[in-house]
Amino acid sequence: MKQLFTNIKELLQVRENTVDKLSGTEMKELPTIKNAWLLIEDDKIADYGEMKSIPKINADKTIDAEGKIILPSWCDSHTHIVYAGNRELEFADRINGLSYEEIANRGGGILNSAKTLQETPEEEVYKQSAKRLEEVMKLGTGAVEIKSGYGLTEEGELKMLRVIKKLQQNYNIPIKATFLGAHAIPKEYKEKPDAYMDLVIEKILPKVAEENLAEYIDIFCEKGYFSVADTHKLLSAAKKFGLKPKIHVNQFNAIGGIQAGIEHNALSVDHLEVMRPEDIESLKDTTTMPVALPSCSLFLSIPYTPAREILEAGLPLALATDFNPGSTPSGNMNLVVSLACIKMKMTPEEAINAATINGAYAMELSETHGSITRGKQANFILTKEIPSYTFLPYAFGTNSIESVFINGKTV
Ligand SMILES: N=CN[C@@H](CCC(=O)O)C(=O)O
Ligand SMILES: [Zn+2]
Repeated sequence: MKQLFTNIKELLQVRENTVDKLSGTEMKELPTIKNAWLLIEDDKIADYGEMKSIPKINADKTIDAEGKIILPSWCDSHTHIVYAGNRELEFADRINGLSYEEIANRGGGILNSAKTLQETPEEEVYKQSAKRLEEVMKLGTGAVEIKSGYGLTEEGELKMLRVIKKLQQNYNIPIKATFLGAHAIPKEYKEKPDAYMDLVIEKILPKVAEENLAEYIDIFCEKGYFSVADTHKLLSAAKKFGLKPKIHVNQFNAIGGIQAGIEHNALSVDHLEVMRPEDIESLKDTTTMPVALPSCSLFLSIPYTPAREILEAGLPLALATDFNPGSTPSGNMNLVVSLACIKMKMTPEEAINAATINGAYAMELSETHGSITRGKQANFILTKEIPSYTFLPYAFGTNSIESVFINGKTV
């Protein structure tokens, strides 16, 4: 089926030849066509151009997009959408003065979500997670990564990954699965954390690989969670099963997680709220994508990833939500793009590049997603009538989206 969009006020992120990612000053440029048309055929972008030179097209459906903008859907490369229950009581505890760390030390935090996940039947976890996935699709997300990490037992981790697999089968959106067994040390392993690492590496990881449940490996490399030595050990073991690293580093402390990730050719290093000059330096001339999660900084009142320093060093940067019950109970990429502009001083062009093509790179999807390019998947956002694309991050509480197309179909 051919669908033609005409009179588009501005078509954003148009790239004749796709790029895999954008770095440094390249991110300042967002190529667009004003007063444009866009033709999609079934699930693919077929053609586009300026209205003044539109050819005769026999479309099955024509949509007049006068006053509206079209841009690629958001590529959210870091989420924990699969979980059970919520942690709003800890939210209240934090308002009353406890820190995220204090809550975790009392057995709350990730361990709290793990307990709930373990007690919740797989069907129910699926139901709750599917609802969140549908919500983010309506908010403009057209490709997403989802992690395990609230199981923390063989059964729990496999349950989460099977839920992700079911979402992959039932939803018309690319979903990348990541095994995050090393998310926190369960209570019963508190005195013998190495034994938990052994369980993850020797028992759970081979099962995950055998059942083909994940493409990526993750670890929370942080004081009080997992060390740099654990990170090396896990990433080396995962490599034997073909799992590439996408890891949590530098959220609260800079302990060398970035360097460990780079050594293992990590696809991405995520969080980066606390960055030393040597951390920025070591990302230069690598294929690793730095990923910032500004709605986590907002929710926890922790520093924002120093985007300007990263970009001024000539590095790329991607933006993602980190949607999870503890540090970021929001999967709204529109808010992420706004926060990147407001709090991280990224320009709208940089933020949109970071949330589309660079997000696609952080999921190995930049061949098929992240830009308006002939032959790519027809995944895009049609806005309401808005004055300019800068209005999107500027009007941070407004829903500017009229409809979202994933693989050529509205969600
Ligand atoms: N920091 C580690 N993991 C999650 C938070 C998990 C939680 O609090 O449940 C994050 O990316 O922020
Ligand atoms: Zn996370």
